[in-house]
Amino acid sequence: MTSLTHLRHFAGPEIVGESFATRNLLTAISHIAPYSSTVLITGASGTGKELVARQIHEASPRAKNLFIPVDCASMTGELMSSQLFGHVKGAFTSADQGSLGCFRAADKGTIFLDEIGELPLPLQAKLLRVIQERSVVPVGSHQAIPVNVRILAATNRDLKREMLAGQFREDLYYRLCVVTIRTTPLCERTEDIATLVPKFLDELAAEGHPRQKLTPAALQLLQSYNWPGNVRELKNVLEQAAVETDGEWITEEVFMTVLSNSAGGRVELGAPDASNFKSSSLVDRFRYPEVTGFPQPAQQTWTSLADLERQHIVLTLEHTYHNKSAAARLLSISRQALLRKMVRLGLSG
Ligand SMILES: Nc1ncnc2c1ncn2[C@@H]1O[C@H](COP(=O)(O)OP(=O)(O)OP(=O)(O)O)[C@@H](O)[C@H]1O
Repeated sequence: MTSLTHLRHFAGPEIVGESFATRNLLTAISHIAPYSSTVLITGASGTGKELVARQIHEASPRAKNLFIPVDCASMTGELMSSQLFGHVKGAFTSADQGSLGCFRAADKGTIFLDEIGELPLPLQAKLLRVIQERSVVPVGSHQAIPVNVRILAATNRDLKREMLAGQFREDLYYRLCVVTIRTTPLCERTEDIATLVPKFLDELAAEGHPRQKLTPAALQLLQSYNWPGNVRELKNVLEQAAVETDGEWITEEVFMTVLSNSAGGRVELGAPDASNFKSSSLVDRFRYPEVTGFPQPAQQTWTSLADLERQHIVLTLEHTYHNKSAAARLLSISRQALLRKMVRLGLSG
């Protein structure tokens, strides 16, 4: 989470991952970084939206200037305008000095408006003016001061739905989503776990923790979990497992304990026993329960190729906001071929 006081030059972590989704994400970042376009980053909590914003800034010509993250969800009360747009001396009772505000502090750099969906409507109107006029009017002043700031925003809400419900200004919505980047939930890119784990273990070692590795079964277990808290949860679980482990190898038993604790289970450290998990919500969080020793379903059900193809096309269309040409490009087929498949699979109309 970000805060207004968190103003610093970036020297932080980089996006890692080998999955198709992550490679696409890195390509999108490198394409958009050189420009000053506004970018809306959408995706579930913990999927790396702030990291994407930092990386866009780092890869941009603005990198030598400030990246200022602003948590819109933590901004309440009358001070909000002043925090964003600054104030002049005497603007309100406690204003014995003027203040720049985040936008002017980020001049020639980047401002990252996290949780933009939380911004109250009156501030949405002011933000729209900043975007349109490229200037801010500090509280207590009538003078517009030009600013040269790139705006990146993020949300884990469905901003379009908020807009349709009248919670978010339509004009601001269209200004913000000039370019949209969507981060993918970790359970849809489990290949990344094999790259993320050593990176996080290296980070722990750099903090003075003994060097550790995962047994192959432990890695397999992590790859079969559905990670509702995404990469943030993976990082936390790994740290807890590392702390619980004395030797070099972190085992699947340790992860079972850590995961069952975080899922509200009641299992103590030790070998996983499927009977312990029967009533636990943990069992529902594994896609391949056989990896954990959970009871097996009596009959294996198979997904047909047509079902898989249908699901993949639906996901791709959702990803491209139903832009069929873009979806066809992602699927490496022609638009015509996509349309034919959609008819065959009952997806047209
Ligand atoms: N691909 C990745 N490679 C390395 N670290 C990652 C990656 N994705 C996320 N992380 C790490 O996971 C943690 C959560 O990421 P981040 O705060 O960017 O997520 P977020 O989507 O902005 O979350 P929220 O919506 O809750 O603010 C951070 O510690 C971040 O460094």
